[in-house]
Formats: sequence, C-alpha cells, structure tokens
Amino acid sequence: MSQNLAKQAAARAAIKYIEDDSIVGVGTGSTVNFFIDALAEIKGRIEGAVSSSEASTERLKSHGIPVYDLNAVDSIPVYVDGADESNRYLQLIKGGGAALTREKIVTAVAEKFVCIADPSKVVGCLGEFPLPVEVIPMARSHVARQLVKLGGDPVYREGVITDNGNIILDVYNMKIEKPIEMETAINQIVGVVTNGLFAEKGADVLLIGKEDGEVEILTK
Ligand SMILES: O=C[C@H](O)[C@H](O)[C@H](O)COP(=O)(O)O
Repeated sequence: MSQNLAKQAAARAAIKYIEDDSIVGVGTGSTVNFFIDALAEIKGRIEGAVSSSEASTERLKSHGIPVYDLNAVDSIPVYVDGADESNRYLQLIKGGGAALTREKIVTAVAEKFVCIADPSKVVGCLGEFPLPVEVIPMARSHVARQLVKLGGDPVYREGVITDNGNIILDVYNMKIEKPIEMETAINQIVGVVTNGLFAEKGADVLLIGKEDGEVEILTK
C-alpha cells in the first residue's frame, strides 16, 4: 500500500535524529511501528526506550530493545511519534489509537519531538479528524455536555478502554482555529484526563514521508 511506503519513509528518516547511548521516547501507531522496526536495526547504538503504550512496549521488547519506566529515566533527548493531523505550525491532533495521555507525558519529558507522518496528515486547520479526549469513566456525561458547550459533537468510543483504564470521547465537527486555547479549555473540564491537542507543546520537527521515498522536513 502506497501510504505505508510514505509512513515507512518518514519512520526511517527519524533514525538520524537518534543520539548514541540515549533513551529514545517511542510513540504509538502504525507509523511508529515502522519506526520501531527501523530502531531495531540500530539497537546496539542506544541504551533503550521509554514507551507510550502497552502495544509499543510489546513491539520494542519483541525486537530485544530494553524498555524503561519513565520514572527511572533522567532525560529523553528525542521522542518519535505519529499524528492524526498536523497544521503548518506543527500543532497536532493525536489519540486515534487512544494512547494520547501517555504520549503527552513522554512528550513533556522529551527535549525534542520528531513527528513522523504521511502527507494525508497535513491540514490547514485542525479538527477534520475527531478530537480524542480521555475521560474518567464516571465523568463521561458531564464532560460530554461541556464539550457540546465548546461547540463539538462528542461521541463515546465504544469498546475502548485506555491503558490507564479510562474511556475516550471523540469530538466531531470542531474547526480548531485557536489550538492552544482549545487545548487549555478542554483540560479545564473536571473529569478530563487529557485531550489529543498537542498545541502548547507540539512537534519540533515534522517528517512527511512520500511514497517515492522522499521526505519533506518541516521545523518550527
Ligand atoms: O493514539 C495514537 C497516536 O496518537 C498515534 O500517533 C496517531 O493516532 C497516529 O497513528 P497512525 O500512525 O497509525 O496514523
């Protein structure tokens, strides 16, 4: 599939940002899976990884890459992760795979966030992709009502429990013209754990892979 060639090109390009003997921050998703496979080829050069999901942890371990608890790590020079959408300012929507909270935590620790994507992820205005919000289960209806007040149409993601034991509301029909303000407003709602806007701290580098193997590099 040509989209997979594009994802793989971006994932492989991220390898040159990895520092020798470092702990690598690793995100989640189909694009990151290509990155984990590429990382396995240079695993002798790194100390190990911190992972943002059980799924990525399993894949890292299957390649023999040591996975550390975030609390046992002093620094993460580079975090590599995909996105569901990116605007030209490298502000992102993430969480299509429900891993947003741990991803945001690792992003907060990392010195540099390298985002890997195929061209379909790049948009003019965030919000075409429904915005994932991780919510404490008992607050589901309350949070949904508040999200409606912010202009969105929240939909409960049936059958999904996050790695943290919570639920996801996907918010449709939001044209997010002020991502930082929206990220902050949603985080103020009691019962919200995290929302999928990575705007206050977005990516530092965006690698857009193309199906012919070329990679466009955008920086802040
Ligand atoms: O929760 C999942 C993550 O935020 C992913 O990085 C995002 O959904 C992109 O995933 P994919 O590379 O599969 O499109």
